[in-house]
Amino acid sequence: MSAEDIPNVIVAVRIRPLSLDEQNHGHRSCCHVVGDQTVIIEKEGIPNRHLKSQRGSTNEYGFDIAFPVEATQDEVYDRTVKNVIPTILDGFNATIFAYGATGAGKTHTMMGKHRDSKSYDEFIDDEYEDGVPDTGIIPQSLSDIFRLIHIRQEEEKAQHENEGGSSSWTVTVSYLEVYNEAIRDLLNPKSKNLSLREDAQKGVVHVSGLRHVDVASATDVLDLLRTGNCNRRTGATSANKDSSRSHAVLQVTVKHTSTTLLSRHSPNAEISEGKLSMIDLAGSERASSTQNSGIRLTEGANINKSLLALANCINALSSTTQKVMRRRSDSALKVKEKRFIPRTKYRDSKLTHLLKSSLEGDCRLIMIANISPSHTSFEESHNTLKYANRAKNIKIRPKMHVVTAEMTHIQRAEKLEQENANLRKELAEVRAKRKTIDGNVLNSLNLVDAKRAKHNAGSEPQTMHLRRTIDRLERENKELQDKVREMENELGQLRSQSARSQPISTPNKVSDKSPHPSSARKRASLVPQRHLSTHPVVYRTPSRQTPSRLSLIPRISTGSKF
Ligand SMILES: Nc1ncnc2c1ncn2[C@@H]1O[C@H](COP(=O)(O)OP(=O)(O)OP(=O)(O)O)[C@@H](O)[C@H]1O
Repeated sequence: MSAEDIPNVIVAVRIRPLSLDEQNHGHRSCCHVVGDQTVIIEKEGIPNRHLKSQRGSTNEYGFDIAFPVEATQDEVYDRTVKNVIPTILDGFNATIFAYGATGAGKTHTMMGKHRDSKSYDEFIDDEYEDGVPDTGIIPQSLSDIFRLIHIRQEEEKAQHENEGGSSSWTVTVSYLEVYNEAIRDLLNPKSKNLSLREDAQKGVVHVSGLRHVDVASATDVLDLLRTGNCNRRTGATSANKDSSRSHAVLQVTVKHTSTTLLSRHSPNAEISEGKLSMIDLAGSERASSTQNSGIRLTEGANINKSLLALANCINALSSTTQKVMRRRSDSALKVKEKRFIPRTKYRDSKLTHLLKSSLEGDCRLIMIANISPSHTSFEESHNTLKYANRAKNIKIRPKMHVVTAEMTHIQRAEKLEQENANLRKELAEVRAKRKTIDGNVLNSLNLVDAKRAKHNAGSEPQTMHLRRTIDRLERENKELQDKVREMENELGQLRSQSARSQPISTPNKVSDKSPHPSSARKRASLVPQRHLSTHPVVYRTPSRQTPSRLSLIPRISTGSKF
């Protein structure tokens, strides 16, 4: 799913099951889900009473998603938060908060059943022990963030090998609580009441002095969360024995720095920063129904105050979107008529001031409104539904937080140094590999030599046979040459005899001069036409058509070697 397909605001409602205790005390269920988007809440009237507040009623509300009592933790995570996680890695912000009355199931939805004492491994173990997945939104989101970072790292590694450049991911975590209108760092319990600072230019609110811890895995974050939860204010109230008395805000910031070498001289760095804020709100409560007193009553008043401020902000933000634009038909002028828009008063409480940048617009918003089905909690559940119904109107346009910066000279020098170091390392590795290959090649060559020697040894008899043939032919050649010389002598004698006795008449012109030195080579090829001692012998150069016998003798140089 691409970032554009993911809704900017998701308002979901989850109804928790009736607890055993509630069932034992005869509580009846007053709300249920129809389809997967509608919640129906019914109020039983008091018989024979005529006041409006005493009459029965049925109300129907529609939401983006409505989870019935049977919905599992996995289902809730998959349909609300799962698709938003990749957008955090792309540089978008998102805020998830669980809203609802005390004991409605907010902490269960955000953390799961094992909220404080368990490490991440124990979470996973328990999941399989019980056979029912019970991991809440926070652990599942963290696990997905690190899983996706790992996948992207692998993809980038392959890309950088081909195209150059580099990238890095850093994840930091902060965890705070807003208790009695004071901000406390849950990762640094010694910290005093921290103050909020607003950067008017960037439009962001940050907590000064808040600790941000670098983390490398989901386990790291959950271990921090466990430590933080031990410092969080919880207490037993008449509505919930393990009631969160503060709003807890866990923020996970994912920073991605990627350097691309667009050209050799202008490497660019792109930094994206996405933030996921996960908020487990303290539960609203009616003082009359909780019968709290003393410190619990003060806590409750502060919780209600901040939740009221949050309700007002949501009201104001949803009203802003109901701007009415009308055009008077009788006038050429366009007249805009606006409805009354309440001002968003973020500063009314620490909680809303802190959430300003999340609520104001450039951040996706997921609100999970938790309700109890018990008829005794009808008022709280109905208020929660009305609250969530209003939040549906909030319009948000999320913005990607990416900074593209041409690198400074120092950054470039550092970058190049780093790359050179990597290249040097690679070179050393290649050299080492080459050494091994050279060694192997040498071994192979020796092997080939050995094979050749073996092969030659096998062909020795053949060589010997050839040598013998050559010797024989050389001998024959020498004998023939001797014979030729002998015959030449004989010829010379015959010539001188015939010169003395009679003239010679021949059809061919025969030179009576001694042979020219250049014809000495031809001598060997002079063939006697006839060899009769009684008749004069005529010698002539053999014609091409009649090859001489001598020319058939193979000419083999004695110096030839095999
Ligand atoms: N969906 C659910 N399935 C099973 N049990 C649930 C579910 N939701 C809540 N519970 C149980 O109901 C009890 C109250 O839930 P939880 O503590 O999460 O409420 P809360 O809204 O966080 O309350 P508070 O605001 O007081 O902290 C817990 O024991 C919890 O395990």
